Amino acid sequence: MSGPGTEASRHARAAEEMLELLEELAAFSAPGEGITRLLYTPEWSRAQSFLKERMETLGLSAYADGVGNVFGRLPGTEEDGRVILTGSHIDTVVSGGRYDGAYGVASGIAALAHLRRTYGPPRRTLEAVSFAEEEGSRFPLTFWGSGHVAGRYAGPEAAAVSDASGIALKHAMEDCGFGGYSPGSLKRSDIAAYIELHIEQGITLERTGTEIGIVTAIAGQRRYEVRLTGSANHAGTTPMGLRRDGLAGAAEMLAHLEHCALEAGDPLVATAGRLDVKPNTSNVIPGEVSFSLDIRHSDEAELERFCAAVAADFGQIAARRGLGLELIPRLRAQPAPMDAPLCASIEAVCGRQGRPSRRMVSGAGHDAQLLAPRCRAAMIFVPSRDGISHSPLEHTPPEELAAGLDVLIGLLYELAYC
Ligand SMILES: NC(=O)N[C@H](N)C(=O)O
Ligand SMILES: [Zn+2]
Ligand SMILES: [Zn+2]
Repeated sequence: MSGPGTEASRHARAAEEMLELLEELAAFSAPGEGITRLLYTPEWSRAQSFLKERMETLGLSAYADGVGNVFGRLPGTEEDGRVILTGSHIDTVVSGGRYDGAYGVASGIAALAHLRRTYGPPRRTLEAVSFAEEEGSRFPLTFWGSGHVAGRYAGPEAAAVSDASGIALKHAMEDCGFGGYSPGSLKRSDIAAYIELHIEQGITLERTGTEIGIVTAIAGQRRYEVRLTGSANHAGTTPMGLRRDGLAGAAEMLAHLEHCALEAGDPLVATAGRLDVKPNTSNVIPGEVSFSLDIRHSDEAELERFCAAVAADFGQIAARRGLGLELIPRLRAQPAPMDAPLCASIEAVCGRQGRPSRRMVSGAGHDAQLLAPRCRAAMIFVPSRDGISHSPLEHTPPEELAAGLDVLIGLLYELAYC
């Protein structure tokens, strides 16, 4: 057998390239703890330009689309207009780690550079991608990169949402050189398969001593913004029975949410990660409160049922307290099964490379979730130390990162060269 699956040592240079890219990417961050690289900020922009240049240097033909997704193309000799795409996202959460997203981006580029160097042009066209945005960290929407490739965004979103300092997404785009934004033209119908390599962001692989996770499905997600309107008033002169306290209402809702989620049990999870209180002063009853809701389950019907019940209960709590309630949907991502034959191929590559693997469901959302309804999609996971992610403490040792890259190279070889 002469494919790369049997000779992981051949990939040593690719692993070095991937690790170097990760190191270099870590320098593109806003000041502060960990890595903060939010959509359309100067550090984001510099990181995408850097990747585009590096793709060119490594022999890929690089281009960016109208929202700032960056692609590096390795044309196939049997050009049939179809593309095998690999990569992940470049944006981070605030004070995130070095690996979430960046690992898949760096690995995709290093894998294609390795395949070109070792085997020449592929039979089928390969592309590496650095998606513009996945996390929803700056603007209240997510998957801004892969969502456009999947044809999920129609246009009005850019004018409708703003970041925490009131900058409209549309203006942030213009300032970053994406003024001619036309969402319809960004949808791709030429992608045959999408492969994403990512850190697990959980503790299963580490606990079970497994090198590689093969994702069988990605859990569905709903995100909402909950806005409560009460009445701001004097903390000393307003009797308890006459208050319309937005924060007390939010507290009751969140305690109820946790109770319902515990009762529903695994794999349902519900989180309110952001709370905004106005005027946020110790001697004023909070008149306006908003908080985020993030609810996930791998079964669409269960997810839908839970969200509907929570919305009804919040309505009752708000009415009893005389509070105005708005529940604004921010994300609706359905559970996404990964492509079964691709999962089997990854398993076979792991077997050939002698790497222990296991199948698993991803509780975290990924770009692969958006692409799965449009093409064959698969994900490869490597362990996260202590299961920590979305934190500066996020870590995976270099040899475990290199193992994931080996599997990615093995799979891409099979898909594009055989
Ligand atoms: N993999 C991730 O961290 N993805 C998402 N942003 C999420 O699950 O919230
Ligand atoms: Zn993330
Ligand atoms: Zn990620």
